[in-house]
Amino acid sequence: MGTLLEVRDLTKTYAEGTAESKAVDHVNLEVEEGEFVILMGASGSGKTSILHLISGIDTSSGGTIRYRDMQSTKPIGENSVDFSRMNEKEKTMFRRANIGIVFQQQCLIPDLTVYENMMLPLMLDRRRKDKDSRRNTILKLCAQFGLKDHIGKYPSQLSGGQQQRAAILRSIANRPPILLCDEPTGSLNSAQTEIVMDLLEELNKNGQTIIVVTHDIQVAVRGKRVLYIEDGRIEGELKVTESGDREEKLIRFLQKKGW
Ligand SMILES: Nc1ncnc2c1ncn2[C@@H]1O[C@H](COP(=O)(O)OP(=O)(O)OP(=O)(O)O)[C@@H](O)[C@H]1O
Repeated sequence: MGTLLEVRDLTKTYAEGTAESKAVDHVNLEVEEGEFVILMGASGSGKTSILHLISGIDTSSGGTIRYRDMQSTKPIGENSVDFSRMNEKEKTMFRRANIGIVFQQQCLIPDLTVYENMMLPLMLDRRRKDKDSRRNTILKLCAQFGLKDHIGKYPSQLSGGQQQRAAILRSIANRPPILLCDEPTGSLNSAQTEIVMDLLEELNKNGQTIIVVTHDIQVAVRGKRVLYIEDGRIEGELKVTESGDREEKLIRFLQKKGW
């Protein structure tokens, strides 16, 4: 275990006429391997902007985003991977191999089965050339995480919760060290949300590092560390331990923040 992601002085500004607005304002953050981090905060506080920057989807206005060199066992440092030094192509290649991303609207391709959808990232991953190994990876993941009976189905034949589970498994099929989720349950009802969060919790117990942006207490309570974002800054942090009433602690924390 060690630091997987190190964010220093991260800033994102947008031009507003002649003025500038700061969506992300000098954010510092470290994420350890195996963590389950939640980003909460009011609408427009900067949660998605932070996630887009650390996924390399968007480009920062300042600061650094370093990932530990995944091929090396050395701790994060000068030889780590710094997004601000990469061009778009390098970022895409790095993201494809190392970062899983899940959005609110899961993006399964409707004309492909769950199996075929999950095959896509594996085919794009240059490290995985062996057909049998790709197939076995998908079968194993579906068996382990409750999608075995749905593997040959099309997305339209699945419930919203099952579709999102399939989208999550697709995102981690090539074993990215980190999984980033933006409102992964935003379009689901409470029962479906539980189904999706059960999967994320299980993946995290298996060592998957996860960061989730959410508005939902039902989601946030499953994380281990909640960061409260306000005006583009991290303005509070709560470590959620196994003991005691996690939901009550979280609600008290959020109330103090004016939630
Ligand atoms: N492409 C853009 N151009 C200009 N301003 C933007 C752009 N994207 C985001 N912003 C602004 O940056 C700020 C942060 O937006 P962001 O989407 O990160 O917030 P959020 O906390 O994720 O909100 P929500 O919970 O509503 O999704 C907001 O003021 C938003 O209007």
